[in-house]
Amino acid sequence: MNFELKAQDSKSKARAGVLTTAHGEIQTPIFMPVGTVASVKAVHQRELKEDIKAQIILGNTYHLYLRPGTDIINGAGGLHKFMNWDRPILTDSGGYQVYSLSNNNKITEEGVKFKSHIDGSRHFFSPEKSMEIQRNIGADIIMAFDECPPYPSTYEYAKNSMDMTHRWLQRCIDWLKENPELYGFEQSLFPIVQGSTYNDLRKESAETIASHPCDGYAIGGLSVGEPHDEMYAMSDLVCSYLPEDKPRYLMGVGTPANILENIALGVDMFDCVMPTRNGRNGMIFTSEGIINIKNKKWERDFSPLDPNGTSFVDSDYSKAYLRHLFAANEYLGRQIASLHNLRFYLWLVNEAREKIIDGTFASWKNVMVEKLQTRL
Ligand SMILES: Nc1nc2c(CCNCC3CCCCC3)c3[nH]c(NCCc4ccccc4)nc3cc2c(=O)[nH]1
Repeated sequence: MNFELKAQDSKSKARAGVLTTAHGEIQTPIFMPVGTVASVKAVHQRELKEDIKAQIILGNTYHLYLRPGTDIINGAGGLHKFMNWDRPILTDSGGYQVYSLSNNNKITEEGVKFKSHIDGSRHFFSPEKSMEIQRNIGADIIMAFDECPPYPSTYEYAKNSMDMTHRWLQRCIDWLKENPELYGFEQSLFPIVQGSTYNDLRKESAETIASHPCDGYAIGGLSVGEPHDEMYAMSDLVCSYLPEDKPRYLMGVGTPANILENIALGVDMFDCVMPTRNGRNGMIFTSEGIINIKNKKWERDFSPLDPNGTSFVDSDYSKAYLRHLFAANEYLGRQIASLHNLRFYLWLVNEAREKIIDGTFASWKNVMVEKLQTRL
C-alpha cells in the first residue's frame, strides 16, 4: 500500500492525497459507505460504482462472522468475490460493534465475551480471533482490535482501557506476522488511537500508535456522544502526533459539517452510517441544508429532489414524489434517499479535495459548514 500527498492547504491542515491499494486507488479526503452485512443497505454494487462513485466500502466483521460466517466467505474466495465488489474494502475489528450492538458483553484482558444479537449464542472475540476473521474476509484495510471507552469515562478507566488497547495491538501485529494473507493480496493493519477526551492520554496513545510502522492510522474513541468541540480538539491533537505521510482515519464521523471541520484538521478518511441510516428515516442532506422529506411542506413541491445534486435520483424524482413514497412506506423511498445521501457525501469530500488542490479550501469550508447545517 502507498499513500502520496498531492496538495496541502496553506490556511488549514487539510490535505489531498492518493492511497493505492491492491484493489485500486482511493482519492483522499474520502468518505467510506458502510456495507454492514456485505451490502450497503438498499443500494446495488453497480449503483455504488457508477452513480455514487464509491471508491472504498466498509464490511462489518461482527456481522459477517455471525452471518454468513467466515467459512462461507472463505469458500467464495473472500468478501470481494462473495459480494462482487472489486474495489477496496475496509473492515472494522468487531470490538466496537460488540460494544454498540450486543447488550450482554464482558471485557477482559483476554478479549470480549458476548451474546449474538441475532440468536443469543455465546461468542468470544480476542485480538487473535479478530485478525483471523479479518484475514478470512480479506479486506484491503483491517483495523486493530481495540476497546472504545464509553463517553464520559473516568481518567482511570480511559487510561487502563488505552493501555489494554496498546497491548491488544501488539497481539494483532504478532498474530499477523505468523499468519500470512489467504487470497494473495496485501492486507494493511491500521492501529487505533484511544485515550478518550484526555489530552495527555491522547498524546501518549498517538505516540505509541505512531511508533508502529503501519500503512495508515485511525483515531478511535470519538463520535461517542462528546461535544463537537471536544471531538475537534482531540482530532487536532492526535493528527499533530501522527506521521504526515500516512492516511488518518477518523472512525464513525460523521455529519457533513463534522467531516469538513476534521478535513481542516488533517483527517483523510471517514465512515458513518448516517447517510444511509438517517436517509432511511427521510433525512436528506443537500448543499443548501437538510431536508426532512416527511415534512408536509414538501407535499406539493414538484421541483427536483436536489437541483444541485449529482445523483440520477436528484433530477429523476421530485420532493413531493419522495415524500409520498415515505408516507406510503414504499421501499423505493429508502432506496432513493440512501442513494442521494451517499452520493452527496462522496460529492462533498470530492469538492473538498478539489478546493484543497486549488488552494481555496479554508474559505469554502467556512461557508459550506454554515449552509450544511441549515434546516430547509
Ligand atoms: N474499532 C473502532 N471502531 C469505532 C467505530 C466504528 C466505526 N464504523 C465501523 C463500521 C463498520 C461496518 C458497520 C458499521 C460501522 C466508531 N463509530 C463511532 N461513532 C459512530 C457514531 C454514530 C453516528 C451516527 C449514527 C450512529 C452512530 N465512534 C467509533 C469509535 C470506534 C473505535 O474507537 N474503534
